[in-house]
Amino acid sequence: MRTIPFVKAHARGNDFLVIDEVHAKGQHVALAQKLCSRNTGIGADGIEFFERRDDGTIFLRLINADGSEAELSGNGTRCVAAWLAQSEGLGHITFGTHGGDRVCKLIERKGDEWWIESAMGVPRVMPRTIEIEGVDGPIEGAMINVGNPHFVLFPQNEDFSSHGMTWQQLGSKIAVDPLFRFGTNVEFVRVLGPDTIEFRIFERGCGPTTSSGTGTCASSTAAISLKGVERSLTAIAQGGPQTVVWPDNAAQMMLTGPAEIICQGTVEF
Ligand SMILES: N[C@@H](CCC[C@H](N)C(=O)O)C(=O)O
Repeated sequence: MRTIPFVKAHARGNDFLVIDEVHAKGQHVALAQKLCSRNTGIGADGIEFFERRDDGTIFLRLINADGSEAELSGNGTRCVAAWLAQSEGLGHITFGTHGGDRVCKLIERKGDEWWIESAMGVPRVMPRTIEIEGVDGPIEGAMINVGNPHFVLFPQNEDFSSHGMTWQQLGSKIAVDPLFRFGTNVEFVRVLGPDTIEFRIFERGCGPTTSSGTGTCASSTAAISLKGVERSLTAIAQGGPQTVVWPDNAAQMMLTGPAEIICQGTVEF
Protein backbone atom coordinates (compact mmCIF):
# COMPACT_ATOMS: atom_id res chain seq x y z
CA MET A 1 0.00 0.00 0.00
CA ARG A 2 1.13 3.54 -0.70
CA THR A 3 -0.34 6.97 -0.07
CA ILE A 4 -1.23 9.00 -3.15
CA PRO A 5 -2.15 12.70 -3.00
CA PHE A 6 -5.04 13.72 -5.25
CA VAL A 7 -7.16 16.73 -6.13
CA LYS A 8 -10.75 16.42 -7.28
CA ALA A 9 -12.16 19.09 -9.60
CA HIS A 10 -15.08 19.50 -11.96
CA ALA A 11 -16.09 21.54 -14.96
CA ARG A 12 -19.87 21.77 -15.25
CA GLY A 13 -20.13 18.44 -13.43
CA ASN A 14 -17.60 16.59 -15.64
CA ASP A 15 -15.33 15.50 -12.78
CA PHE A 16 -11.68 14.53 -12.66
CA LEU A 17 -9.03 13.43 -10.24
CA VAL A 18 -5.70 15.18 -10.71
CA ILE A 19 -2.64 13.16 -9.73
CA ASP A 20 1.06 13.82 -10.19
CA GLU A 21 2.56 11.32 -12.65
CA VAL A 22 5.30 10.47 -10.13
CA HIS A 23 2.67 8.62 -8.09
CA ALA A 24 1.36 6.51 -10.98
CA LYS A 25 4.26 4.07 -11.06
CA GLY A 26 2.89 2.47 -14.22
CA GLN A 27 -0.46 1.72 -12.57
CA HIS A 28 -2.54 4.28 -14.47
CA VAL A 29 -5.23 1.83 -15.55
CA ALA A 30 -5.69 0.19 -12.15
CA LEU A 31 -5.71 3.57 -10.43
CA ALA A 32 -8.39 4.92 -12.78
CA GLN A 33 -10.61 1.86 -12.46
CA LYS A 34 -10.37 1.86 -8.67
CA LEU A 35 -10.42 5.56 -7.82
CA CYS A 36 -13.01 6.67 -10.42
CA SER A 37 -15.60 4.11 -9.29
CA ARG A 38 -18.71 5.95 -8.03
CA ASN A 39 -19.47 3.32 -5.37
CA THR A 40 -16.14 1.87 -4.34
CA GLY A 41 -13.74 4.71 -5.12
CA ILE A 42 -13.65 8.51 -4.93
CA GLY A 43 -15.72 8.83 -8.10
CA ALA A 44 -14.78 10.67 -11.28
CA ASP A 45 -15.10 10.52 -15.07
CA GLY A 46 -11.34 10.15 -15.40
CA ILE A 47 -7.89 10.88 -14.00
CA GLU A 48 -5.57 13.56 -15.32
CA PHE A 49 -1.98 12.48 -14.59
CA PHE A 50 0.25 15.54 -14.85
CA GLU A 51 3.97 15.52 -15.44
CA ARG A 52 6.15 18.61 -15.11
CA ARG A 53 8.69 18.75 -17.93
CA ASP A 54 12.10 20.44 -17.93
CA ASP A 55 10.99 23.04 -20.52
CA GLY A 56 8.35 24.37 -18.09
CA THR A 57 5.40 22.74 -19.85
CA ILE A 58 3.14 20.19 -18.24
CA PHE A 59 2.18 16.98 -19.99
CA LEU A 60 -1.26 15.51 -19.27
CA ARG A 61 -2.24 11.86 -19.67
CA LEU A 62 -5.97 11.24 -19.41
CA ILE A 63 -7.24 7.84 -18.33
CA ASN A 64 -11.02 7.38 -18.52
CA ALA A 65 -12.99 5.79 -15.65
CA ASP A 66 -12.95 2.39 -17.39
CA GLY A 67 -9.15 2.44 -17.68
CA SER A 68 -9.00 3.31 -21.39
CA GLU A 69 -6.66 6.11 -22.42
CA ALA A 70 -7.93 9.19 -24.25
CA GLU A 71 -5.85 11.63 -26.25
CA LEU A 72 -7.05 14.52 -24.09
CA SER A 73 -9.95 16.15 -22.28
CA GLY A 74 -11.00 19.77 -22.66
CA ASN A 75 -12.68 19.99 -19.26
CA GLY A 76 -9.98 17.85 -17.61
CA THR A 77 -7.29 20.18 -18.92
CA ARG A 78 -9.23 23.16 -17.57
CA CYS A 79 -9.56 21.45 -14.18
CA VAL A 80 -5.77 21.08 -13.99
CA ALA A 81 -5.38 24.73 -15.02
CA ALA A 82 -7.80 25.74 -12.25
CA TRP A 83 -5.83 23.72 -9.73
CA LEU A 84 -2.55 25.34 -10.79
CA ALA A 85 -4.20 28.78 -10.67
CA GLN A 86 -5.42 28.10 -7.13
CA SER A 87 -2.33 26.38 -5.77
CA GLU A 88 0.48 28.20 -7.62
CA GLY A 89 -1.06 31.39 -8.97
CA LEU A 90 -0.46 30.38 -12.60
CA GLY A 91 -2.52 32.29 -15.14
CA HIS A 92 -1.19 31.05 -18.47
CA ILE A 93 -0.25 27.42 -18.99
CA THR A 94 0.71 25.31 -22.00
CA PHE A 95 -0.21 21.68 -21.62
CA GLY A 96 1.12 18.90 -23.82
CA THR A 97 -1.38 16.11 -24.49
CA HIS A 98 -1.54 13.14 -26.86
CA GLY A 99 -4.05 15.21 -28.86
CA GLY A 100 -1.67 18.19 -29.25
CA ASP A 101 -0.76 21.23 -27.17
CA ARG A 102 -3.52 23.11 -25.38
CA VAL A 103 -3.04 26.59 -23.92
CA CYS A 104 -5.19 27.73 -20.99
CA LYS A 105 -5.55 31.35 -19.94
CA LEU A 106 -7.16 32.40 -16.67
CA ILE A 107 -9.83 35.02 -17.26
CA GLU A 108 -11.20 35.58 -13.78
CA ARG A 109 -12.20 34.00 -10.49
CA LYS A 110 -15.89 34.18 -9.58
CA GLY A 111 -16.37 32.78 -6.09
CA ASP A 112 -15.17 29.18 -6.23
CA GLU A 113 -15.16 29.10 -10.02
CA TRP A 114 -12.06 29.64 -12.10
CA TRP A 115 -13.05 30.92 -15.55
CA ILE A 116 -10.58 29.79 -18.16
CA GLU A 117 -10.23 30.19 -21.90
CA SER A 118 -8.60 27.24 -23.69
CA ALA A 119 -7.19 27.12 -27.21
CA MET A 120 -8.55 23.75 -28.34
CA GLY A 121 -6.78 23.23 -31.66
CA VAL A 122 -8.24 23.24 -35.16
CA PRO A 123 -11.26 20.90 -35.44
CA ARG A 124 -11.60 18.54 -38.41
CA VAL A 125 -15.06 17.67 -39.78
CA MET A 126 -16.16 14.76 -41.94
CA PRO A 127 -19.93 14.60 -42.60
CA ARG A 128 -20.99 10.95 -42.59
CA THR A 129 -24.08 8.78 -42.68
CA ILE A 130 -23.38 5.62 -40.71
CA GLU A 131 -25.05 2.24 -40.20
CA ILE A 132 -24.75 0.75 -36.73
CA GLU A 133 -25.43 -2.86 -35.78
CA GLY A 134 -28.71 -3.10 -33.85
CA VAL A 135 -29.94 0.36 -34.93
CA ASP A 136 -32.82 0.72 -37.34
CA GLY A 137 -31.88 2.89 -40.32
CA PRO A 138 -28.98 5.15 -41.27
CA ILE A 139 -27.70 7.80 -38.87
CA GLU A 140 -26.76 11.13 -40.40
CA GLY A 141 -24.10 13.16 -38.67
CA ALA A 142 -20.42 13.99 -38.70
CA MET A 143 -17.19 12.51 -37.50
CA ILE A 144 -15.31 15.30 -35.78
CA ASN A 145 -11.75 15.26 -34.50
CA VAL A 146 -10.78 17.83 -31.89
CA GLY A 147 -7.72 15.92 -30.74
CA ASN A 148 -9.98 13.02 -29.79
CA PRO A 149 -12.78 11.40 -31.84
CA HIS A 150 -16.46 12.35 -31.76
CA PHE A 151 -19.57 11.46 -33.74
CA VAL A 152 -22.22 14.19 -33.69
CA LEU A 153 -25.83 13.71 -34.74
CA PHE A 154 -28.87 15.99 -34.73
CA PRO A 155 -31.91 14.24 -33.23
CA GLN A 156 -35.36 15.66 -34.06
CA ASN A 157 -36.91 14.89 -30.69
CA GLU A 158 -36.81 17.31 -27.78
CA ASP A 159 -35.64 14.56 -25.42
CA PHE A 160 -32.69 13.86 -27.75
CA SER A 161 -33.98 10.36 -28.54
CA SER A 162 -33.51 9.09 -32.06
CA HIS A 163 -33.99 5.90 -34.08
CA GLY A 164 -36.50 4.65 -31.48
CA MET A 165 -33.91 4.78 -28.68
CA THR A 166 -33.02 7.10 -25.84
CA TRP A 167 -29.84 9.06 -26.46
CA GLN A 168 -28.12 6.97 -23.79
CA GLN A 169 -29.06 3.71 -25.55
CA LEU A 170 -28.06 4.96 -28.99
CA GLY A 171 -24.86 6.52 -27.66
CA SER A 172 -23.80 3.28 -26.03
CA LYS A 173 -24.10 1.49 -29.39
CA ILE A 174 -22.34 4.09 -31.52
CA ALA A 175 -19.48 4.58 -29.01
CA VAL A 176 -18.24 0.99 -29.33
CA ASP A 177 -19.22 0.14 -32.92
CA PRO A 178 -16.29 -1.36 -34.89
CA LEU A 179 -16.76 1.43 -37.45
CA PHE A 180 -14.77 3.55 -35.00
CA ARG A 181 -11.46 1.78 -34.65
CA PHE A 182 -10.58 3.48 -31.37
CA GLY A 183 -14.15 4.00 -30.17
CA THR A 184 -15.81 7.39 -30.22
CA ASN A 185 -17.47 9.97 -28.03
CA VAL A 186 -21.04 10.70 -29.15
CA GLU A 187 -22.93 14.00 -28.97
CA PHE A 188 -26.63 14.60 -29.64
CA VAL A 189 -27.13 18.21 -30.70
CA ARG A 190 -30.23 20.40 -31.03
CA VAL A 191 -30.04 23.89 -32.46
CA LEU A 192 -31.99 26.28 -30.22
CA GLY A 193 -31.25 29.52 -32.10
CA PRO A 194 -28.71 31.22 -34.39
CA ASP A 195 -26.00 31.20 -31.70
CA THR A 196 -27.21 28.56 -29.21
CA ILE A 197 -27.12 24.79 -29.17
CA GLU A 198 -28.09 22.25 -26.55
CA PHE A 199 -26.55 18.79 -26.44
CA ARG A 200 -26.20 15.49 -24.62
CA ILE A 201 -22.99 13.53 -24.24
CA PHE A 202 -22.25 9.81 -24.26
CA GLU A 203 -18.54 9.56 -23.60
CA ARG A 204 -16.10 6.89 -24.64
CA GLY A 205 -14.75 5.31 -21.48
CA CYS A 206 -17.31 6.66 -19.01
CA GLY A 207 -20.79 6.83 -20.58
CA PRO A 208 -23.30 9.67 -20.10
CA THR A 209 -21.78 12.75 -18.51
CA THR A 210 -23.03 16.25 -17.77
CA SER A 211 -20.43 18.19 -19.72
CA SER A 212 -17.42 17.82 -21.98
CA GLY A 213 -14.90 20.33 -23.28
CA THR A 214 -14.02 18.41 -26.42
CA GLY A 215 -17.71 17.43 -26.75
CA THR A 216 -18.64 21.12 -26.65
CA CYS A 217 -16.08 21.82 -29.38
CA ALA A 218 -17.19 18.85 -31.52
CA SER A 219 -20.89 19.76 -31.17
CA SER A 220 -20.15 23.39 -32.01
CA THR A 221 -18.02 22.41 -35.00
CA ALA A 222 -20.84 20.26 -36.41
CA ALA A 223 -23.48 22.93 -35.72
CA ILE A 224 -21.40 25.66 -37.40
CA SER A 225 -20.35 23.53 -40.37
CA LEU A 226 -23.58 21.66 -41.06
CA LYS A 227 -26.39 23.77 -39.58
CA GLY A 228 -25.20 27.33 -40.22
CA VAL A 229 -24.94 28.23 -36.53
CA GLU A 230 -22.90 31.36 -35.79
CA ARG A 231 -19.17 31.02 -35.11
CA SER A 232 -19.49 32.57 -31.68
CA LEU A 233 -21.98 30.49 -29.75
CA THR A 234 -23.23 29.11 -26.46
CA ALA A 235 -23.35 25.34 -26.09
CA ILE A 236 -25.56 24.10 -23.25
CA ALA A 237 -25.05 20.65 -21.75
CA GLN A 238 -26.85 19.16 -18.75
CA GLY A 239 -24.21 20.63 -16.42
CA GLY A 240 -24.52 24.12 -17.90
CA PRO A 241 -23.28 26.34 -20.72
CA GLN A 242 -19.84 26.98 -22.15
CA THR A 243 -18.95 29.42 -24.89
CA VAL A 244 -17.11 28.76 -28.12
CA VAL A 245 -15.53 31.03 -30.71
CA TRP A 246 -14.23 29.65 -34.00
CA PRO A 247 -13.08 32.60 -36.16
CA ASP A 248 -12.65 30.51 -39.34
CA ASN A 249 -12.11 26.90 -40.39
CA ALA A 250 -8.32 27.14 -40.19
CA ALA A 251 -8.27 28.80 -36.77
CA GLN A 252 -8.09 27.26 -33.34
CA MET A 253 -11.40 26.91 -31.56
CA MET A 254 -11.52 28.87 -28.29
CA LEU A 255 -13.50 27.37 -25.43
CA THR A 256 -14.45 29.27 -22.27
CA GLY A 257 -16.00 27.90 -19.13
CA PRO A 258 -15.57 27.42 -15.39
CA ALA A 259 -13.78 24.81 -13.29
CA GLU A 260 -13.98 24.34 -9.55
CA ILE A 261 -11.76 22.52 -7.09
CA ILE A 262 -13.92 20.20 -4.98
CA CYS A 263 -11.41 18.79 -2.52
CA GLN A 264 -7.94 17.39 -2.07
CA GLY A 265 -6.64 14.56 0.02
CA THR A 266 -4.74 11.32 0.00
CA VAL A 267 -5.82 7.82 -0.85
CA GLU A 268 -4.26 4.46 0.03
CA PHE A 269 -3.59 2.31 -3.01
N1 LIG B 1 -14.92 14.93 -20.95
C1 LIG B 1 -13.74 15.17 -21.67
C2 LIG B 1 -13.36 14.14 -22.69
C3 LIG B 1 -12.75 12.95 -22.00
C4 LIG B 1 -12.14 11.99 -22.97
C5 LIG B 1 -13.14 11.11 -23.63
N2 LIG B 1 -13.84 10.28 -22.70
C6 LIG B 1 -12.42 10.25 -24.67
O1 LIG B 1 -12.24 9.03 -24.47
O2 LIG B 1 -12.05 10.80 -25.71
C7 LIG B 1 -13.67 16.57 -22.20
O3 LIG B 1 -14.05 17.46 -21.45
O4 LIG B 1 -13.17 16.81 -23.30
